[in-house]
Amino acid sequence: MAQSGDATNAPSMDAIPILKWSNLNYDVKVKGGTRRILHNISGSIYPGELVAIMGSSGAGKTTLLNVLAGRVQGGRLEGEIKFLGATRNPHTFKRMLAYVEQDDLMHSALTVKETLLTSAQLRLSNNVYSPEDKQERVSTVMRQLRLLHIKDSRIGGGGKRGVSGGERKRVSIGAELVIDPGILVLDEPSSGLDSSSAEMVIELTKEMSRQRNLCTLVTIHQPSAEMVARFDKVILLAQGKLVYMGPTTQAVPHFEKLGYPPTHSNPANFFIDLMTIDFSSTEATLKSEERVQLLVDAFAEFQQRGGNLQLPTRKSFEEASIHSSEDCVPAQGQENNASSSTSIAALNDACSGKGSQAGNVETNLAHCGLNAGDITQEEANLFQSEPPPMNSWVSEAWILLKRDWILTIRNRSFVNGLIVQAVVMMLFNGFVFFQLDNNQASVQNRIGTLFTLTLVSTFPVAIPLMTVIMSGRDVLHRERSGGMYRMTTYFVARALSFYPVVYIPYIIMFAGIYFIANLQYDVAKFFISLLVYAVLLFCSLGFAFLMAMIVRQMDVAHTITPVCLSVFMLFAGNLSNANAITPVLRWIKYVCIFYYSYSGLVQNEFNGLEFDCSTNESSCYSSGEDVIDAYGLDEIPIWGCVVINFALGLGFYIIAYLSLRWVAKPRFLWL
Ligand SMILES: Nc1ncnc2c1ncn2[C@@H]1O[C@H](COP(=O)(O)OP(=O)(O)OP(=O)(O)O)[C@@H](O)[C@H]1O
Repeated sequence: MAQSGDATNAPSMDAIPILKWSNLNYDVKVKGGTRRILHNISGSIYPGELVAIMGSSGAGKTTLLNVLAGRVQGGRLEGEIKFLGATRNPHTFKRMLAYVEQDDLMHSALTVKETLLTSAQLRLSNNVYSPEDKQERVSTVMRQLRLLHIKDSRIGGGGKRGVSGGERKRVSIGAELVIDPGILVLDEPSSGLDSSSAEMVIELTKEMSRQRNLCTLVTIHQPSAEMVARFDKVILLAQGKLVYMGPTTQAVPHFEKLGYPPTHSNPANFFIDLMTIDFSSTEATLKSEERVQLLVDAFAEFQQRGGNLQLPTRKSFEEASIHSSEDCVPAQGQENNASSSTSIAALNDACSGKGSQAGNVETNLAHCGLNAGDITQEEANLFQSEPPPMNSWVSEAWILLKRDWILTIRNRSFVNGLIVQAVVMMLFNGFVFFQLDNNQASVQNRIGTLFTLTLVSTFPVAIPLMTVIMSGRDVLHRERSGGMYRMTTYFVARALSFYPVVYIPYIIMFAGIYFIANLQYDVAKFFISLLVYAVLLFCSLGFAFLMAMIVRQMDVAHTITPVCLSVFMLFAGNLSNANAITPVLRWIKYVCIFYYSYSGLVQNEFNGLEFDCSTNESSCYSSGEDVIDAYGLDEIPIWGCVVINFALGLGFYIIAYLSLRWVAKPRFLWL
């Protein structure tokens, strides 16, 4: 097997790194000034390499990874990053990059296969891959990541049983690998895993890198000696400064030459000891800071001189991949070729919108009109054009709708909660206001029925719905950062997936109350009430989306939402006379969904009703119109209530969407 650290393997002239970064500096604002998190970091990574970023806690590993992945937010970033020798286009780069976050953010209710298939369906172009190709791709990834035996298991998490931690991590990796990326980035893939699961993840990652000619960057805290041996290169960071970058096998000799012989059998422990600042005493701190600075200066000088730590060529990796693992590496020119061709197909998609049958980086660059090692600015500009969306709007929305529908119906507590609420409220309301007749007491009871109907269709609908939407935001953020789909398709699919589970039980509840309470038995009146009520449900869903999108924290949303709904309740026209509200606050009723629904329902019910005034009561409503007038609910006709409420509901959705699209949009710094 060719040694990745073989000093005789000088890079060939045509070898261009997949990613090359120079003089990266990253500053963040802190109290009283700025703090430099990354100091003048340079390096490069080639296809097929597995590279670990190591350092003690707070060394800047995740920050460097995020900078290279184009996922850093806030602060100031300087330096240069080249992707295949050209300036990166964020849209194209996103398609080539697979980013596996430290927390495995996936939908817990989906199975392993569903998770991978949805990723493939959304992220692979229908023009290039047939549905069978996508299925095949998913099966291949599951086989390679040893996931076939759990393909129908739910992911689980958040208190629900599911696959193990190591399996979850492998699913996260698989969901990214189905697109055949050019670069795989993993943040602390071993964190939270036992040593054998962690080793398996790293081992499989190495296999994948070799098989797919993938360049893989991993941050890792303190790996075992076996794990360290699997990395082709290491990037060692101390206090945001580069202490070493080069072949793993040459790291220990490098430090030995500087006068630091190894003190541990595990090189990772040795590196961490060298790079950690000892805060136990002032003297120890100064001494360790001095040591780190010396290592940093030595490596900077070494880099300036050109260094004699030779990076391995791509050829050496191809050789290594043939010899490294007989059972997982396919015959040269077969799967290896196929996987690189598909991996580069994504690049070609980005360049030309077509798939490629090419088998290596050079050929695929040529497909994009680029020549390896000889990229002019004009050629590099090919990467600047924004690639077309992977699939049509309708196809994307349909995939998301299917996924969201599965998520919704598998959320048993949510669905059952809505059904139980609807049934209980129907029985209580119906029988408290049972078979109303036309006496004076029925006036109050009819008013009570309609007002309660308004309340029970907003509070218990909007609050759980908002919780469900918010609990999926982490996954949304991850998928959005990876450019998996448009925000419009996400929004429409998410909303549509909720309608049946809200509308079916609540329309049944409405009809039940209507007939049990003996509201006006008139077909036209029933359907008009139903229309007013259906629009109210539309508004409740819209309000839930609004709160879920504009409020960042779940607990804040749980405080604000009931308060807003309670204010709406005050202005509905039941607890206060709609015409007698203080003029300064009267406008609130015009943005109050309760007011229009309640007013519409009351007008529809009371119009045409006659009441019995024979009981000698001091005040008597002889007709329904008197009641409407007394409550001040005749200002806007029923059709007006329906139209205005529909417009308000639509407004909620639009503001929620705009908030999602622009306000909650992650703003990554880009080089
Ligand atoms: N946006 C930011 N604002 C303020 N400080 C930041 C910011 N981003 C990173 N830092 C600081 O930069 C340092 C490096 O952070 P980073 O997360 O990259 O470290 P790390 O090496 O990955 O650590 P760990 O292994 O503990 O995850 C830390 O001290 C962190 O607090």
